[in-house]
Amino acid sequence: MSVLSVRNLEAFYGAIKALRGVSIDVEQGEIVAILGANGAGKTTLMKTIAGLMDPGKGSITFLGEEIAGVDPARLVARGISLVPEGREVFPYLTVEENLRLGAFTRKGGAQDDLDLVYGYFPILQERRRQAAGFLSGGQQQMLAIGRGLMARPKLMMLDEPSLGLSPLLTTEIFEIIARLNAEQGVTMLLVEQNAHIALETAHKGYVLEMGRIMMSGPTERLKASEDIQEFYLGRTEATERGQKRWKRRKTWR
Ligand SMILES: Nc1ncnc2c1ncn2[C@@H]1O[C@H](COP(=O)(O)OP(=O)(O)OP(=O)(O)O)[C@@H](O)[C@H]1O
Repeated sequence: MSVLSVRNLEAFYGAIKALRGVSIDVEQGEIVAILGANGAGKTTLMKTIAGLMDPGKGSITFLGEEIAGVDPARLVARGISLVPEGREVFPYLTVEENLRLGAFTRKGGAQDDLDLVYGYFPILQERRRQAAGFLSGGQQQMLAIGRGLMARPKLMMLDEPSLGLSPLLTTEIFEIIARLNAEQGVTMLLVEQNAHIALETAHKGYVLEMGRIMMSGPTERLKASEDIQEFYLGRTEATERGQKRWKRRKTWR
């Protein structure tokens, strides 16, 4: 059974159709990456799955149950954790208070989870009594991921974990994402503009363009694709011919 199965999902901002029939599947234990340029609809997809936006049409099945339209707090309790773009930690609360908030849906057990988070992010333990607003960008990203983990998610969704981070920190964050997946078995759906690192880390990927999935498959296959190399990995010059080909193709294999 898929952890997450999205079928023909549409989402609107007023009259603007931001998702135009998106279908994706996330299996147990997978890291799945959604790639796409600015404005492709990546954040909209995450928000709609997390219950923060109403789906116009289509279905979202989580562990076999329909969740389209379910309240976001209920979805957290059922095992969906969203680490939002821009991190959104509570700046006046301490690091540890931010982490404990991540466990708000559960009674007890939070200390074990804190120990787990501190094991992956020792810097958060060092700074646990400091206000989160004083952390660097990378540390805030770690805190946001740690807070998401505190809910013991069955599916963790990460929106642009590399946003605003240096290449070195981005590598560090993605290494931890891969370890959490391998060691804790956390299933992950991540949105990322940095196609290099997303394709290195994920098992499977989807390319979203203008609200539609244009290409999908195992990351090994995506990396080998000429179009992905040309338009997302920047390995060759985007020739005029290439651009025309991109526009002409509606669906790819
Ligand atoms: N609040 C909003 N009101 C109106 N249109 C919006 C709003 N938010 C997003 N859009 C539009 O919806 C489309 C998808 O936006 P979305 O933020 O999901 O893209 P994205 O792929 O996440 O891009 P980015 O990488 O810039 O975050 C875009 O055309 C965008 O202009």
